[in-house]
Amino acid sequence: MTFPWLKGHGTENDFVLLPDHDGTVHGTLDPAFVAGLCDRRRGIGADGVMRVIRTAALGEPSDATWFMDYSNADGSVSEMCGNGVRVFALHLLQEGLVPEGEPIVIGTRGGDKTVTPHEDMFSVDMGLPEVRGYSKVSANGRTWEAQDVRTGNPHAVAFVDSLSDAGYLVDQPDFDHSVYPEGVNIEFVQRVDAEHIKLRVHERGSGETRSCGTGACAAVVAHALDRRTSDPLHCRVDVPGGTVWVDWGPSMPLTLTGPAEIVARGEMDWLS
Ligand SMILES: N[C@@H](CCC[C@H](N)C(=O)O)C(=O)O
Repeated sequence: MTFPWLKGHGTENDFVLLPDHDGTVHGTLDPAFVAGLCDRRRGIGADGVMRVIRTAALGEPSDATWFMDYSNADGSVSEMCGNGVRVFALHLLQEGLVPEGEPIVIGTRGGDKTVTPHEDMFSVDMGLPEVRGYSKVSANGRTWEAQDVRTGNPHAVAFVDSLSDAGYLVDQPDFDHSVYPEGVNIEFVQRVDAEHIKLRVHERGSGETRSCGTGACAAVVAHALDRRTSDPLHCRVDVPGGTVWVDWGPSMPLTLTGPAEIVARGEMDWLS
């Protein structure tokens, strides 16, 4: 069966997009098929797959016309992807599926997200974060305390003196499974100054990636709470694949701003 696909990224967090507007092309997305597409040796290679589907065709509880049906590289389903939702919005615009010059509402399993296009950037209203307690994360023989922050999906945010402290993140860092029975995205964060942080991330279901939008938001929340001031924060977040910006203050919704690109498109006959 031949079907259309596109490749895009946001700060090098990369995705295969599968247009399937009425859910008739892929039916129920098979996790093994997703994992094959995302494999960097035997597939196209990506951190995740976004099926572009009408909410009505998927039957998810959302008021949005379009739904970002997101899977990680291992085929597991995630609630939200902050970099992906910007790429998804760009795709809807480029295909004329939404009107230009207006905010775009996109359904996700982490709730409806409104994306506002600017000249060469997209801002996403990420909603209110949920701040929970602390647990421990470990990698390569070192252990850190990590703040539990939910930004549509689960995050453990650990502050490090240097991003190299976490070492090679080939294996899954250890975390408390009683706190995160559904798995967790783990951010290692280095403070630069009050309005600037850097991070590395090990994503649930995808391994170490070049960026994570929901992770950048979670890291800024943990950074802001530590400053013990209620002033709204406009924070620069450097990731291995580029830079995003996060705005947040206590009782304010998070805003994530960053770039989005579509870099390839084609028709595919998936043979394996
Ligand atoms: N890279 C994404 C997050 C993708 C989902 C995550 N791996 C999870 O399982 O929750 C982002 O930009 O937010």
